[in-house]
Amino acid sequence: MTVSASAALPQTGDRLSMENETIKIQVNDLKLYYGNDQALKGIDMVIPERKVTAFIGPSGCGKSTLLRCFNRMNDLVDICRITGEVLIGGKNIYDRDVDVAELRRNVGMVFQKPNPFPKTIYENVAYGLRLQGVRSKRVLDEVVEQSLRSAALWDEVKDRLHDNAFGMSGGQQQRLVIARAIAIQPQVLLLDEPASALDPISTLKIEELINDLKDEYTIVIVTHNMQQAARVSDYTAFMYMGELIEFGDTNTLFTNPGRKQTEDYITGRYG
Ligand SMILES: Nc1ncnc2c1ncn2[C@@H]1O[C@H](COP(=O)(O)OP(=O)(O)OP(=O)(O)O)[C@@H](O)[C@H]1O
Repeated sequence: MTVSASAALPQTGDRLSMENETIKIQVNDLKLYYGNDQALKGIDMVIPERKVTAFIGPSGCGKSTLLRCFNRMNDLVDICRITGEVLIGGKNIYDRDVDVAELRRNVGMVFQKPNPFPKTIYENVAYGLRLQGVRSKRVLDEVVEQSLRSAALWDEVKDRLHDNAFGMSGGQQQRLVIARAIAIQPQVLLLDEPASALDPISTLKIEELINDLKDEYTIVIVTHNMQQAARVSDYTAFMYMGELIEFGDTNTLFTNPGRKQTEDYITGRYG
């Protein structure tokens, strides 16, 4: 769906110019409680399509919690209660009629620690398609190759597709997990600190990969690493204690923040 971005920015839109963007995710007054503790305090924001949006902020401010709202991963937490809306493609994913399995196919997620399945490299990538009932070897071969190429991994693994994925390095495993996620062609990719467990060279590869993937996917990344946010993202959201303090294009937010709390954080005064 295409939405006028300016109409959807009640909280922090004054410094945000998104006229040319298509809105993929729109968050309206989202509140989330873990038991009696409120982790998200009425978030309003929009996430543009086919761009990279980074969530930054000090530990415990709610970045991962907000990210997990976008594919209803918080449903798995018994004590979690949510009010407000998250519209993806115009549909509130918290409506009763939403098929959560279908939602999670559409909104893929990659975690901090690579989590390949105890299967071969090939079967990791083919997994989602097999679940969908795809049996054709030709189709599976094609998708596996294409996904591994998109994840910048094909050349490294093409001669050992039938080896166990656990034999790969951590950085390769993380790119494999990304290949597995994109094999079923989600619209949105959620990355929760995808490089924080990796060495600098693997981190660079993941960052390059994010850059390549944004032409096709809407990407939201949580990162503790401000340099990484500055390098990979088009837009950045700064959160603090469950609130969205500032949301803007990454360059502006890092060079000319509009709020004092943002400035204090990016200049290392707290966090
Ligand atoms: N499953 C849970 N049960 C109870 N409280 C939780 C749960 N997950 C997160 N919280 C609490 O919600 C708040 C936000 O946590 P969250 O993990 O979203 O923050 P974060 O900004 O991603 O932190 P970090 O950068 O350290 O990962 C914290 O106070 C945290 O303790």
